[in-house]
Amino acid sequence: MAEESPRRPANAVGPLEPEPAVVRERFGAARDRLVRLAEDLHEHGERLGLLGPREYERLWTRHLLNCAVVSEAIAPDARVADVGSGAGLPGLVLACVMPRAEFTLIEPMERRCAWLEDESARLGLDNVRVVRARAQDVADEILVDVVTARAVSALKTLIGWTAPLLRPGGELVLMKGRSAEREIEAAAKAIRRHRLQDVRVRRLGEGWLAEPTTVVTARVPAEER
Ligand SMILES: C[S@@+](CC[C@H](N)C(=O)[O-])C[C@H]1O[C@@H](n2cnc3c(N)ncnc32)[C@H](O)[C@@H]1O
Repeated sequence: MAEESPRRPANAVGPLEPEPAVVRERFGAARDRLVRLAEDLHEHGERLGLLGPREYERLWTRHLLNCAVVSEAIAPDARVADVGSGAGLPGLVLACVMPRAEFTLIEPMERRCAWLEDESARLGLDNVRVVRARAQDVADEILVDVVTARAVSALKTLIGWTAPLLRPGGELVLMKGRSAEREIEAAAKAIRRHRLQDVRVRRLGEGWLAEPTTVVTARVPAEER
């Protein structure tokens, strides 16, 4: 009789994906921090409700590298706000690979803010501050060059939460999936209301990432609003 294959309980955390060689090749200077972040997410992420139990088996390819490549779309010394950082995606990852940039991680959930603060300290990052808030409530306090976000809301809503955080001439770099073009169409009203310019879809990491990262980028006008 064939042996029954062992079954994992539905919520068991899978093994951590081995580190791909490309981490050293592309992000060598940040490698130690990225490896520590991967290990810490694997250790604490499920308990803290940061990522689903099956995500660790693809943590590098689906999450960490997918976020790290967004650095290609941001000036190295930019002031960046990451809205809805959650596990630190992309905010903590970008802070690791862009040590000259300054990051404000905006996250309303207390437990996630505690994780972001603790993990920034463990990683020795001095370019991160964490703000516990909803993005739409801190537009008067935060003014940055670039706003990032991943898996937070549909573009038509997200624009209203993120564009007011930008200085004149600043840029949105919003991580989106295959729906990016459709989301832009659906966001026509918000794009007009915030006078966004150069709205476009970019694919980052083509040729070396198994699944390139799609971002929607757009600028607010350079003159005072
Ligand atoms: C699905 S999670 C994504 C987290 C992370 N960006 C990622 O890709 O794994 C969405 C996050 O957005 C946060 N969030 C929801 N509404 C928000 C708002 N109005 N302003 C800022 N963050 C918000 C949630 O608390 C949550 O941590």
